[in-house]
Order: sequence, then C-alpha cells, then structure tokens
Amino acid sequence: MALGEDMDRALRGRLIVSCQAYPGEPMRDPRTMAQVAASVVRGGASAVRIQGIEDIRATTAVVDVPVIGLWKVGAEGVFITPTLKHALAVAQAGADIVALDGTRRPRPDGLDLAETIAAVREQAGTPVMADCGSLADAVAAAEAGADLLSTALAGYTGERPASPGPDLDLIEAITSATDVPVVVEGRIRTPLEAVESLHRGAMAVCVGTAITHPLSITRWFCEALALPEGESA
Ligand SMILES: CC(=O)N[C@H](C=O)[C@@H](O)[C@H](O)[C@H](O)COP(=O)(O)O
Repeated sequence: MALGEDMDRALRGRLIVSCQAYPGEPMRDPRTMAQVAASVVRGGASAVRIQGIEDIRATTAVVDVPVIGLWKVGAEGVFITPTLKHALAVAQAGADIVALDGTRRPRPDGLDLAETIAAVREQAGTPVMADCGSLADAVAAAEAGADLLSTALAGYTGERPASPGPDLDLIEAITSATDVPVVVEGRIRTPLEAVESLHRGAMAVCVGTAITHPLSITRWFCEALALPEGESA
C-alpha cells in the first residue's frame, strides 16, 4: 500500500521522535509527554511517536506534525498495539499513523496482520506502520499491506541480536527486499548514526531514548563515570 504523497513528503529524510515514559516512571503523565512532544517539534522533529490513548490525545492537541500512535500492553510477546481493538482506539484518539506489532507471531485476538491492517484501513482510514524484528517480518508485513515498516523490534524478538546501535544491516536487507518505506528505529544514540541509517536506505529516522528519556541518558553518563580509567563505555 502507499503511504500517501503528503505523509511521504512530511517524513522522508526527516527525524521522528518517540516520546515515551514507562510504567512507574516520574514522567509517565500525558501532559508531560505532550510537553516533551511540543519541545521536540520546536527542535525540528517532523513527526512524533506517542504511546497510550491519553498521551496521543494530549499530544495531538499541542503539535501540528503527524502523530504516530501506539498502545503498549505489557512488555512481553506481542505488546505493541497487540489487537485490532487497540489499533482502532489509537486511530480514534487522533493518531495520523497507527504503529503496531508487525511480527509473524500470533496475535492475541486471533487475527493475522493482513486482516488487522485491512480492518484499520476500512474502519479508520489510517495508515499502518508495522514494527518488525527481522527481514522475514518486514517481507511478510509488506505483503500484508503495511504502509510503513519500522525496525523497532529488531533485537527484541529473538530473531536478531540487539546491535549496540541501529540495525544497519537489517535496514539494507529490508530496502533490497521491498519497496515499502522503512523507518529505522531502535538504539540510535547519535546524529551520526541517524545520518548513516539514511545512507543505508532508511526513509526516515525515529529516535526515542537518546532524546526523550533522561533517566536512561543520565544512566549512560553515570556508568561511564564509574568505569575504571582508560575504559570507555
Ligand atoms: C522495543 C520497544 O518497546 N520499543 C518501543 C517502541 O515504541 C520504544 O520503547 C522505543 O523507545 C522506541 O522504539 C525508540 O527506540 P529507542 O528508544 O531505542 O530510540
């Protein structure tokens, strides 16, 4: 399926910023995440990726860039927008693109990915980003009708090791195998890694932790300071 000319233009070669706080964390609050989203847009982000119905509602009210919405249920197995019901709720909350688990694993509602994507398109008219963990996932998700693929689950499903930075080899493999645009996502820590990902074929770059998760960023610094002299993180 095609993403649509306007959305393609809005995202191509650009930065998407994922704004997420995790259960129990101090920043886990829709108003806070909306403020983070508004801040990254001010910094130049061309789209934001937002988790949870309330966060999506709060964010769409304050940003004028595309909102990629998802709904996480737990943190194991198929947990990113796991069912059609979750996907429709994300669209209903105002997301411009629905991100969902795009792996080949069985989904909790028994629908397959193609059925889920078709129903989202028919009932909500919203493009779908399939979060993939491997080349086989990406090829299957493209065949299932995904408008956009992402590498968000690479290194988290057991099919590929978690590369220290973005999974550049996977981007190259996916872009050679399908024409569906690929967003590189996962473990991008530096602007150089973002640029390299585009050179390797990604259509756009999505960065989360390195921009919007102070808890992790602080930990990186603390861990580096705690290392014995001469060793680097
Ligand atoms: C695996 C998983 O649950 N990924 C999530 C997907 O929405 C987020 O927790 C990540 O922060 C996001 O993908 C961006 O990646 P990074 O934070 O590494 O830049």
